Amino acid sequence: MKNAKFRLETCLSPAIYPKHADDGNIVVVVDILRATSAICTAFHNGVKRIIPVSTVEEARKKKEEGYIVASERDGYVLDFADFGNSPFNFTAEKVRGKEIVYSTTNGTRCIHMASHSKEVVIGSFLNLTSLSEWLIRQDAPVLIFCASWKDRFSLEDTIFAGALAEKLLDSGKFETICDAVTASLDLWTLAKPNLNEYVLKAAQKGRLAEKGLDDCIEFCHRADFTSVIPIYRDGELIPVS
Ligand SMILES: O=C(O)[C@H](CS(=O)(=O)O)OP(=O)(O)O
Repeated sequence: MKNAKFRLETCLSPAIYPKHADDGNIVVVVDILRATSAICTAFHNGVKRIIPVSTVEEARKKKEEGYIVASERDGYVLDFADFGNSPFNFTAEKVRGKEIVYSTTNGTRCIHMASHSKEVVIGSFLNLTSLSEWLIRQDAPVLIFCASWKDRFSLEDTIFAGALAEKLLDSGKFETICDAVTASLDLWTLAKPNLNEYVLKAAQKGRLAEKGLDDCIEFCHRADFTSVIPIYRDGELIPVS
């Protein structure tokens, strides 16, 4: 008998997440610029665990409790935080062996939104291949959840969704009847011959550049910088072992 295939969907904005939510999903949270790229970098550099919190108030309280806090809103580092959201902040010197509380404008709230799911994992170009191989081994439907920017469509997250969807569909283990997957694959096909040039079209590039925060854009689109797969368990991100 032919093996059953698993459902693959992409959610293009947190605003429509309830339409895709299913407790049986493995959800891949994607926020290429910059939260999920920063999380993957932190685990690559040996962070012990990351505690994502949704609100500024929660982050402030954790700082008062003595935690190291990485946090921003609209790209600006919060006044009580130790550092912000650039992947370049999460150096081995700063994070190895540490527990870090983390709160960002878009990415961290999506981790909480998806926490009812079978699993929540963190995706970025930085861990693309290892993440796809892990998802192929899991035997569960996958939802690629684009954190986007303030509920709007985001080019860079959708392009990544296409890159990941291509690998999952090529494995033969997944099938899709989701137009967001098809659209993401088409965008990825358009972008991949010159990804770094294509993503310069992204609105988030302009927003980060205005604040002098665009130095990490090329890095955030570097495929397979690491093999770490951060997974959300009991309120914390830890590496898949
Ligand atoms: O810090 C970031 O890159 C963004 C802030 S904003 O989108 O520019 O307002 O947060 P993220 O949660 O990483 O999308």
